[in-house]
Amino acid sequence: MAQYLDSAFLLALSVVGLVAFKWIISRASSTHSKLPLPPGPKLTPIVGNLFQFPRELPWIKYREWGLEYGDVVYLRAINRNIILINSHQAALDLLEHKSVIFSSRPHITFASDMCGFSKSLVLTPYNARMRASRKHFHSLMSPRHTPQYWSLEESAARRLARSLYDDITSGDDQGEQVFERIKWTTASVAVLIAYGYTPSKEHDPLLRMEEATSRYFEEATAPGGWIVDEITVLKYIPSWFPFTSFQRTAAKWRREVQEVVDVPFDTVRNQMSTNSAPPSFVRSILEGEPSSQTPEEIDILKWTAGVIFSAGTETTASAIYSYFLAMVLFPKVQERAQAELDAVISTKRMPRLADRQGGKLVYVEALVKEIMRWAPIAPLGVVHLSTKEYEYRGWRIPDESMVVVNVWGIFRDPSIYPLPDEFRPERFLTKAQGGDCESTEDIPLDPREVVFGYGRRNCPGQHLADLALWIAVATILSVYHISAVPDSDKMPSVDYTSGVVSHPKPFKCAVLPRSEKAKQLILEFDDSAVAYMAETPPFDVKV
Ligand code: HEM
Repeated sequence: MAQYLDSAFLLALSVVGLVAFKWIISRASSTHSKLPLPPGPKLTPIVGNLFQFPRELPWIKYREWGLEYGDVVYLRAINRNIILINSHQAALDLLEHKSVIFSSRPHITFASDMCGFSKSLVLTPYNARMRASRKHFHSLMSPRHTPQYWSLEESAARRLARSLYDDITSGDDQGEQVFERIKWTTASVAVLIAYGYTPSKEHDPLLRMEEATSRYFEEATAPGGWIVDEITVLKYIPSWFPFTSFQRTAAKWRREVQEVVDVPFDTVRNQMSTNSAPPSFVRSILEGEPSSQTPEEIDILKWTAGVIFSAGTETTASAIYSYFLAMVLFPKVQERAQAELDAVISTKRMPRLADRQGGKLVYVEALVKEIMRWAPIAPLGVVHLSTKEYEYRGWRIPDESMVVVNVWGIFRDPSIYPLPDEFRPERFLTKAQGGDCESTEDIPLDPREVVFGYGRRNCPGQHLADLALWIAVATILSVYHISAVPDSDKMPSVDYTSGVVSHPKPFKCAVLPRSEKAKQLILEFDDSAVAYMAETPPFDVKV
């Protein structure tokens, strides 16, 4: 026991010593210019602002700092420089117009080196691997290509409508399963697109593995979650040493993550060798590439396909779940959107993505924008890293600064979005369209220009995400009435989780078919009719 305590004490002492040493060395070796840093809260010696970062809903505090110090705030956590941005203009100036400097990602020792997530595009630094991976995305997910996902997304939305109905008939009258059903829908779309794989409804083995590894990613990248991220030498301590369970965790996660990347990819390759591979992202890319790909090229493609699930599932699901919450809280919005759909499409059929092309569903369009604004899925985006010192408005932005955009804060700016806490699609419509703005020039910034990030690292799945959200919203609107649970004395509150991807905490709601006809439409969905990606985009598509 005494020996054990000695080891623990020695480890703790080394940690403190190393933090202080790192801080002194970084101060002594800095060669920066004389310009001042941007303003920010007072720094404590050595730790900087480390203990001022809130764990829960940090974007609220970040907005307060923005109001107090300005839209560009300097913070420090030990020897890490952090630039906090609270305006769209500053985000554009740095991340978009100076993207050559601001497009890398921070290196997170535990997640990147130990768990192997550095191969995932989200964490890849700005390098050739990142460019190759984004090129794959671009070749299949740019606006020109997304129509090939229309039929797949339409069936996914109808399948969601059907599964909600099955839940209601089996006794779920408080919407207990809604979020699970939405997550299953976006997860099944991700593996269908990536690998042409159709998951089974309950406990699908691939979906379970994918979900587990996405959870690992979230935990591995949680700020302040792993001491080894501050004291990188700890990664060399052998796993039998006391307090090094993180070594065993990392080894387990690394193994499972590699498996989830390898297995479905190898399956597609095997299917291709017997001409039995359904259309998929992996198949399309492999068909378009020379057969003599290098192991590195294969590895990039594998991880690119893998990131479709980890980056695309929870995000889209969270946006759809926010829509359910908004409909409970703002019933007039639902009424108006349904009236528009009924008038433009009729109640005789479900909406299709082609209906969006006519430009007549202006209120539904505004509703989708308002969902993105009111409850941004990634309230702080994904952190960028600068790779060179830069002068901005007379301040010094140090090399290797972590740059965080407070997306939530931008959306709560009343000078852009009056009464920002209100859920009000009318803010995106002109008076002639029954909205708030005098003319189209007065329509505020489209939230999609903010919510999907900036510059060379902006979300490569954004066009797919946008159409997935639109068709899910339009489909559910057309056949369901969502409301508070009858006789409940309490409305759900606007209560969100605090992770990189933020979603509403589970709430109760009543989801009921709007009419007998709506019920028929829901029941018409045939679960055995799997819609893969279309081999060729539909005709007459305007992009
Ligand atoms: C509503 C849903 C979604 C939202 C709000 C969202 C938002 C974001 C944001 C904020 C970023 C970081 C951008 C930056 O660093 O400036 C990002 C990156 C990324 N997103 Fe999305 N996303 C969504 C859906 C998707 C989907 C469906 C996919 C895949 C099909 C996807 C794939 C990715 C990937 C791979 C990255 C990393 C890009 C890089 O680091 O270069 N996302 N997303």
